[in-house]
Amino acid sequence: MASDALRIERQTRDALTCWKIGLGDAELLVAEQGAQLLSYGRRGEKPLIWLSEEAAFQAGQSLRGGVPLCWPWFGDLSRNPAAVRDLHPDPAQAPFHGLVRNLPWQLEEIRSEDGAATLEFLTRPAEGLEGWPPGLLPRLSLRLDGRLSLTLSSHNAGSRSLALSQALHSYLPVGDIARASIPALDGCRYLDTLDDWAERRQQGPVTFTGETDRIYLDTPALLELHDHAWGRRICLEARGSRSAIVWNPWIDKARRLSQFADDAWQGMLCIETANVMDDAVELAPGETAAIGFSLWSEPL
Ligand SMILES: O=P(O)(O)OC[C@H]1O[C@H](O)[C@H](O)[C@@H](O)[C@@H]1O
Repeated sequence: MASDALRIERQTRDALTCWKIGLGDAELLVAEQGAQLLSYGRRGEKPLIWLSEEAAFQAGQSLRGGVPLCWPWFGDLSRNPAAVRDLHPDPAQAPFHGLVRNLPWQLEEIRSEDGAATLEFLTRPAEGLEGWPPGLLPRLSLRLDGRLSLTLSSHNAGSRSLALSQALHSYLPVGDIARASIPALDGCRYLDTLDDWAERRQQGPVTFTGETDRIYLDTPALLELHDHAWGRRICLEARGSRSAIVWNPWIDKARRLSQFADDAWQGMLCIETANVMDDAVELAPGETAAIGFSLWSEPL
């Protein structure tokens, strides 16, 4: 029988410091860099988070897989709403997916209470980092109980109102992308970034037959990824989010991606819990906003 004792192990993987946390039959691995969750699963079951077999544990470089944090803007800043573009003096030159996914974060605390373990990570702007609004502070909380929950909160300790976009860029494993679907997005509006950002409406479940890179809007809180090959559903329940990105690079883009095997597109996809486009966050001085998700699986 699994023990409920918390297991904590600090590991050095090439250039990165990581923490392996176990509780009962659940185990996660998180890198201090980027506060990036790298793996999560339960003993004897398929993983619930995908990490590339080519992931590089290098300083200053986000690992391919896990849950990179896109903050305080998602994707190409010049494609963000005007209030978010204002964060950076030259949006066209701003780093893709924001500023924090390859910064050092500090593990501030590990708590264990009521059968749950919680890790809190903080980071601060590096000197000379353009685009970081004065006084805006992110915090990532990871909670392990029967499920895994991530919460990214942003506190505006500055004196000006500001807007930000963000995403918890979750890479999820599937047995076979051709037999995976997301039924709950049926009827949602989306922007097809591969077709000049045309706005469309989803008809039926999302399925995958080619490169997919879409921003879904007005999304329901609970998205289930149906994996017919492995006979399970991965449940992703969002908090503080009404938008989601669904991404699979397919064959050609897979060849161009860093830290990504040519055939890896067949066994993964991203469902990113987000605040993007008209779901971007506005924060008055003194306000805190939080986005998060809980993740678990059930038989299909
Ligand atoms: O290669 P990265 O910078 O990690 O981005 C990986 C992917 O992230 C998101 O899902 C975007 O919608 C994609 O357009 C992008 O290709």
